[in-house]
Amino acid sequence: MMDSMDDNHFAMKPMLEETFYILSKKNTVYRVKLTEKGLCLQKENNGTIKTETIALCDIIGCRCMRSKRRSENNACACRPSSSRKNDPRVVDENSVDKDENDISAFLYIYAYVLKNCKVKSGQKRERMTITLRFRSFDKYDDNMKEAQKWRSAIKYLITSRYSPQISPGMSPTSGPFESAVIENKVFFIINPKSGVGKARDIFQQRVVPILTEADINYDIHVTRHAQDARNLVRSQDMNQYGGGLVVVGGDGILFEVINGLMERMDWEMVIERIKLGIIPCGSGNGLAKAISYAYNEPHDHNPVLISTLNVVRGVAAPMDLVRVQTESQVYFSFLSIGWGLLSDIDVESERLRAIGSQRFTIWSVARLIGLRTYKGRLSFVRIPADRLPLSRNGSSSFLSRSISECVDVNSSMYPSNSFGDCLNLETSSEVTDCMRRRDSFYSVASRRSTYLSAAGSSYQSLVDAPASRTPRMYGPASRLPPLSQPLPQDNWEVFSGEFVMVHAVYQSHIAADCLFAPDSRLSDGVIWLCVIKAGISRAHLLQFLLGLSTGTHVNIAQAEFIPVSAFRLEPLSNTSLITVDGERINDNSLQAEIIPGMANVLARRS
Ligand SMILES: Nc1ncnc2c1ncn2[C@@H]1O[C@H](COP(=O)(O)OP(=O)(O)OP(=O)(O)O)[C@@H](O)[C@H]1O
Repeated sequence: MMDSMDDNHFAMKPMLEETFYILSKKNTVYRVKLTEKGLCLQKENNGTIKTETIALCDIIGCRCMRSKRRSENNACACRPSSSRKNDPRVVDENSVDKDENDISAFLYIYAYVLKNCKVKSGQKRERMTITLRFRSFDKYDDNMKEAQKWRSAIKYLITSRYSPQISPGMSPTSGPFESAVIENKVFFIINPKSGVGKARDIFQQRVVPILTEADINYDIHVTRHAQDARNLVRSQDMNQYGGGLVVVGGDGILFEVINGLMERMDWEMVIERIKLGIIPCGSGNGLAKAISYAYNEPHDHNPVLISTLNVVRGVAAPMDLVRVQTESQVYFSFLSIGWGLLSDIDVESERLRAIGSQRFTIWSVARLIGLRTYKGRLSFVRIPADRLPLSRNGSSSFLSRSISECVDVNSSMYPSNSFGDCLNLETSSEVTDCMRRRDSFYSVASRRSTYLSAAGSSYQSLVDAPASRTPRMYGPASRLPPLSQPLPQDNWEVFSGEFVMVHAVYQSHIAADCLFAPDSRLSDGVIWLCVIKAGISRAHLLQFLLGLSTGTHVNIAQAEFIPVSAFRLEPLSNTSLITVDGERINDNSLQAEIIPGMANVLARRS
């Protein structure tokens, strides 16, 4: 089944060790060891020894079960099944359906391991279940004790890899915020209207089963209208959500959440301590892709899975925010600020929302045909090349104009495994089937504790949202002069004239299929300003737009990429649109400055 060798790992001092057998394979013995690196399986077959490892960082949880009583009704369900249904042979320890005559205890271990894709080159993550059946003892209680010992050790190893204060399912122990935290739940905010409107189904069908496997305790809120998430997080008690505040939707709903948090008086503590997450269900989904790109995770095959695994692992990585000052408001942005071509496409294609991310392609063609230019002034503080962080390949692709390719994910530990299969091992003689569990909002196994119904949810645009007094925005003070005052002359450069677009980006991706700033990292303190002035030919512009998916647009000479720490944009025409994180804002001028590593996002960070 697995052929990856890891003898060094097997030689590590094990925390637990046991020998298991597989009935169907005579003369095959598995010596299973649990070490700090993960689960080592040493297979001995007719004198041949193979050692395989399931890395701890790939294991998300485990669960003890016992045999289910067999009845005529469920007899047929005992056949092996590849569906995501509960294993019909086992039940929870306290179930009324348990088989009192079977003394075995089962431990199900859930892992999501890297696997090479057969069709496309690259990798993906696939679910793997390892079933250990304990029946060396004569009594069920003793076998269950043994299974529990393994479960506790695995759980301990999983949780100790996070920061102990803020990992899901664990109670924090020290510090001012931690002592206030009573529970480390995850709070999911679902936008049922994001993307093509499938967020709720995606959460129920693809996220909840993984949360259940990982034993994550969580609450849910389904938004009812635009600004609902923002209003909620502004006043919500966050002390219990040490596991994370996760949006199930697009970048727009995360923008609402971040800005809602910044409207809290305790913003500083909350933004520092709360881990933000995103399960991509929107149209653009730039941040989810940027997080995977930063940590070389194989995102495209299954973005929802990869992002959910980030949540259950519970590890946070710092992320830059940008403080945006307009004539009337302050915003905190994590992705981009746009003016001109790309913002027009983003906002105007909204009417094609029903067709998903294709709307951007269709509208790009339309805008290219009816190309517009806008008058304005752009001022910025350039970051000198010697102060730029090194790119992923050791240089700056923008400065050298070399194409930065996506870095391949690490080579697979299991190149020829058929994961998605299960490995069933036992201390004596029978083989069990895999357990592919499915859960729902209403499942008893689910640890969901609050479900705020979205009955009456309606689609409302920002302008239709219920009117309320504008709350005060807190956050770090600006280092820039007020927008109404002139900028200092010394370190500010100025471009004036006609522009096709200005797009300021601080993550690698502004949409899942748009590698806008290949060298950008989650927390590098750099805003990449892409400036295209009037005069560019349509052919070059087309080349630019086509290159966005791979990052080759950085080679178009007419598109300048400037690393900056702050900028001011003053459009001189009031017909132009400005977007912040893809959301349209109503003001005409703005200035922005980067605040390095201000927020924390859930990411697969080793
Ligand atoms: N229940 C709701 N009904 C209508 N609009 C909502 C609701 N909840 C949130 N919104 C608004 O929907 C907008 C879009 O949401 P979201 O970002 O989740 O999806 P998207 O725009 O499809 O994705 P992306 O931002 O990645 O392109 C947000 O501006 C948000 O304010």
